[in-house]
Parts: sequence; structure tokens; C-alpha cells
Amino acid sequence: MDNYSGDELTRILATGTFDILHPGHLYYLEQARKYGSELYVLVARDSTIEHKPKPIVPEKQRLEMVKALKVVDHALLGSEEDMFKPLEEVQPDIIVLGHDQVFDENELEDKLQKRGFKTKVVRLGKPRQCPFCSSGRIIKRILERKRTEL
Ligand SMILES: Cc1cc2nc3c(=O)[nH]c(=O)nc-3n(C[C@H](O)[C@H](O)[C@H](O)COP(=O)(O)O)c2cc1C
Ligand SMILES: Nc1ncnc2c1ncn2[C@@H]1O[C@H](COP(=O)(O)OP(=O)(O)OP(=O)(O)O)[C@@H](O)[C@H]1O
Repeated sequence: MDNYSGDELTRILATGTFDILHPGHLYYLEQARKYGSELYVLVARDSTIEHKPKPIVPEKQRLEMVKALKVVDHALLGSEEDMFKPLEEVQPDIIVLGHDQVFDENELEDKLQKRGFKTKVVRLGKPRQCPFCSSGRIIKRILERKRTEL
């Protein structure tokens, strides 16, 4: 899809954990913002994160930091029970998935349709490459540094 250039309001939704912010997150959000005129960011709840280690930073603090980013128009915490519930409030036109997010875009679009949403789903391509553009890698680095100090 081309970058957004129209006059109408197009709501974009980006999602993620955003534990320990880094430039990769910024890059993702800036790329997502290009698809529309208003960027909503849904921050995952501590209790729902099961595909990787639980975040270090608690959900309210992760939300506060995401909200403060210039590229973000609105940020909210997700639901603990039903991932489609917050979408009733946001009503996104487009959901932008990051390069490595665990959802299949066609499957997600089908599920959204079944729930009555006309939302499109797009997936971004290449990630931003930098040594610490990953929360997991930052944590690993801290642990290595501490281990050598012992
Ligand atoms: C459309 C959509 C809705 C989501 N809704 C919720 C939600 O309500 N609550 C939640 O905790 N996570 C929700 N998530 C999942 C997370 O925001 C996040 O994408 C997922 O945990 C993968 O995280 P990661 O990319 O940071 O690894 C949703 C994801 C998508 C794509
Ligand atoms: N380096 C990067 N370049 C582009 N997008 C990124 C990058 N790092 C994270 N993202 C995107 O940011 C969103 C939130 O990512 P997430 O919170 O999982 O961070 P992460 O650094 O990838 O975490 P982890 O290292 O624990 O996997 C996802 O959509 C993810 O694809």
C-alpha cells in the first residue's frame, strides 16, 4: 500500500509489548504512521504475553512511555480477555503488523471480518538493523555486563 496522502482521517493501529523502548520501536511506529493520518498504539498487557519472557517494565509504565512519543496520537492498554474488544473503541482502518509479529495477516483479517470490522491488515518488511534495536538483546547485554562484573 502507498503512503497515505488523502484528506480523510485514516486510523492506523500498531501493537506490541514495547518493553524497554529502542529505535526499532520508533522505526516501526514511524513506518506504521505513514499508512494513515492518526496513529493508535495498543500496548500488550503483562498477563497476555506468553510467546516470550514476561516484560521487565510493567504495563502502565510501558504505556506511559509509548504515549509520550511524538509519532503517537493515542495509546491504550489492550484487553486481558479479548484482543478484539479494544478495536470496538479504536475502529482502525488499517492494522500495521511489525516484521516479526506472531499473527498471520490473512487469518487476522478473516477474524476481523467475522467480528464485523472492515479493517485491512498490512505487514511491514525489513526491520531497522542496529545492535540494540531489540528489547531482548538489551536485556541480554545487561545480563552479560553484570556477569562479567561479578
Ligand atoms: C489486532 C491486535 C489486537 C491486539 N489486542 C490485544 C489486547 O487487547 N490485549 C493484549 O494484551 N494484546 C493484544 N494484542 C497483542 C499485542 O499487542 C502484541 O502484538 C503481541 O503481544 C505481540 O507482541 P510483540 O510484537 O511485542 O512480541 C493485539 C495484537 C493485535 C495484532
Ligand atoms: N528493530 C526493529 N525494526 C523494526 N520494527 C521493530 C524492531 N524491533 C521491534 N519492532 C517492532 O516493534 C513492535 C513491538 O515489538 P516488541 O515489543 O516485541 O519489541 P522487540 O524489541 O522486538 O522485543 P523482543 O526483543 O523481546 O522480541 C513489533 O511490531 C516489532 O515488529
